[in-house]
Amino acid sequence: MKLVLASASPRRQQLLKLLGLDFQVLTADIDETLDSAQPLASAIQDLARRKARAVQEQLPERPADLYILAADTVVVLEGQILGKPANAREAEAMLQFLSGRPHQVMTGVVLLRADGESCYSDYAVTEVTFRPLTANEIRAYVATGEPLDKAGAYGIQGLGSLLVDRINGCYYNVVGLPLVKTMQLLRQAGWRILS
Ligand SMILES: Cc1cn([C@H]2C[C@H](O)[C@@H](COP(=O)(O)OP(=O)(O)OP(=O)(O)O)O2)c(=O)[nH]c1=O
Repeated sequence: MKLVLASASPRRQQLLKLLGLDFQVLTADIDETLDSAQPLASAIQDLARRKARAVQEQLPERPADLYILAADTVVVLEGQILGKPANAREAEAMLQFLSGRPHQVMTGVVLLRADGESCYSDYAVTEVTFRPLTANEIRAYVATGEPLDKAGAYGIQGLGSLLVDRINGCYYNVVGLPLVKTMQLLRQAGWRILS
């Protein structure tokens, strides 16, 4: 069994390493627009599937023992979906919006067999509550640059940890790859992990 991680996210690479598996990393540029006609849980799995398919198309060979793993993470508050901020101003607005109340972080994960014969997918939801943030804290955090490539404009694994009052659910999901869900997909495909 061989595995390809279809992701440019260094966080996803680090998290997948925690499972102790060998894998290669490949990336493909795709339009990351979510399909707003679908419920969000389906739309993020759909986008993860498109990431996996874009990498599948680049493969010179597509053997049945090769699988492609892809994921997509979004932050949701009051029905608003927060992806990655376009600039510092948008990052500040997102953090102001998230300040002092609970929001959801959702990740869709997909495991596609390279020959296209099977595709397993799932999603995870974690509730994260920020403490009330001051305008100064928000400005100073955005000035570090950390928020700019992250959904919801924060990284819980970095300085963003200082914004968080509590979390309920999978921590790794917030960082971009829910590890138990990922293990379950890999097991469905035949990987032996902790078994
Ligand atoms: C909320 C949160 C998000 N993030 C990151 C995880 C994802 O990398 C990113 C959300 O964007 P994604 O579009 O899910 O992923 P990506 O574009 O970084 O990588 P790729 O599509 O190539 O796999 O936000 C954190 O690192 N920490 C956090 O606390």
